[in-house]
Amino acid sequence: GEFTKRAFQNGKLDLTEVEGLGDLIHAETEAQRRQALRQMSGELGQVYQRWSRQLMRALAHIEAFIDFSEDDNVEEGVLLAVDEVVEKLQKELEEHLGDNRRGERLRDGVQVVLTGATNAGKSSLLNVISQKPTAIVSAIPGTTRDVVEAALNIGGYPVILSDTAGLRDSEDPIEKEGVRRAKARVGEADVIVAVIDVSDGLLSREAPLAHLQNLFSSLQGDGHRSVVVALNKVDLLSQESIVGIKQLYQESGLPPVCLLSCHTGEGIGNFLRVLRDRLKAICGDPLQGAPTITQTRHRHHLTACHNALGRYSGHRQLDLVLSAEELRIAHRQLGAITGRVSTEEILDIIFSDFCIGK
Ligand SMILES: Nc1nc2c(ncn2[C@@H]2O[C@H](COP(=O)(O)OP(=O)(O)OP(=O)(O)O)[C@@H](O)[C@H]2O)c(=O)[nH]1
Ligand SMILES: [Mg+2]
Repeated sequence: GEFTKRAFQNGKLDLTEVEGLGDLIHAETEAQRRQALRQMSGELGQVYQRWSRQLMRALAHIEAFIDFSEDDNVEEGVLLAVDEVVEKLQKELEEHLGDNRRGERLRDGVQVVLTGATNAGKSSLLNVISQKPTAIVSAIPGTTRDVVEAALNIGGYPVILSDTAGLRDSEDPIEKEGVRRAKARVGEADVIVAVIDVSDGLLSREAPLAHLQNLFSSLQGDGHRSVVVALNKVDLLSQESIVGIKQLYQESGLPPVCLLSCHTGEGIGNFLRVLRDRLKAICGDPLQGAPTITQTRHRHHLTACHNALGRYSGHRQLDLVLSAEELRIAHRQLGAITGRVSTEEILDIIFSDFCIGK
């Protein structure tokens, strides 16, 4: 339409001119990303501190029971209270760990990978979205060999958008290596964008839908990944063919595809909105709900903490000393995140919560 003509001048597409897109996408600065993360890790720190305090108290109470229960200073009820605390903590940790790595993705950027046959327009799409000629575009198939990355913010979500070598069999050792890297990158993707030249790769096929069906099932693989299909170069199609493709598609029951053109900008806005919705589904709303884990190292210690709490419950009825040891391990794992706690602090709790030696 009119806005596309305005937005696409001198062979360069200006997305800020496309309605609503100015706010949707911009290059992400390191400072902006750090700011958002600081806020999130501040809230997280408070959660971990609270857990650490609860665990420390539970540990102190168990030790008090072991050491002083014979003198009748510490009663059985203390142990039941500890059990309750541990159980609640286990549940909270499970919820926290089951966040689908949302926080880590927010920290490192969601991996969005462009893939497809040579000449489909992957590099063109990267350039349009990142608003600069990041990747070399040419009519020669097999232009891209290395993975080319752009750090972007799409709808508020940090994204690492990667352009990759076009997939085809090649005897050229450099292109072969490029294809290997492309496949490896697709394997790590959170969102795969399959780029297809609609004027060639799709319409010339006898059964375009079967082709797309195969594509979806081969890319989706483990089911965790999100696939977006971009049918590029619609500018080369007649209005009639476009309507035909849309119709064919709607009746197919396949996930929606985006018809677009890197040359005219048509459909790019819609594509970015579809992408944003996928990012939302993956990351959640970072400003709502419980704060999420932002570091893989934290996840490691939290998992170890959770495992130790599980072993606590296992030992609890059989061997109190062993179960106390598991609490100590659990607490130490949290300490690796929040900072260590001294033995004195545990003794402080024992002597302040019980009438021992008074
Ligand atoms: N008409 C038209 N041509 C396009 C469009 N997008 C890309 N092209 C052209 O298609 C050719 C290939 O584009 P590239 O972006 O280099 O394709 P690629 O998928 O990165 O190709 P490889 O790196 O070889 O895998 C170039 O000549 C582009 O100008 C489009 O939307 N419409
Ligand atoms: Mg390319």
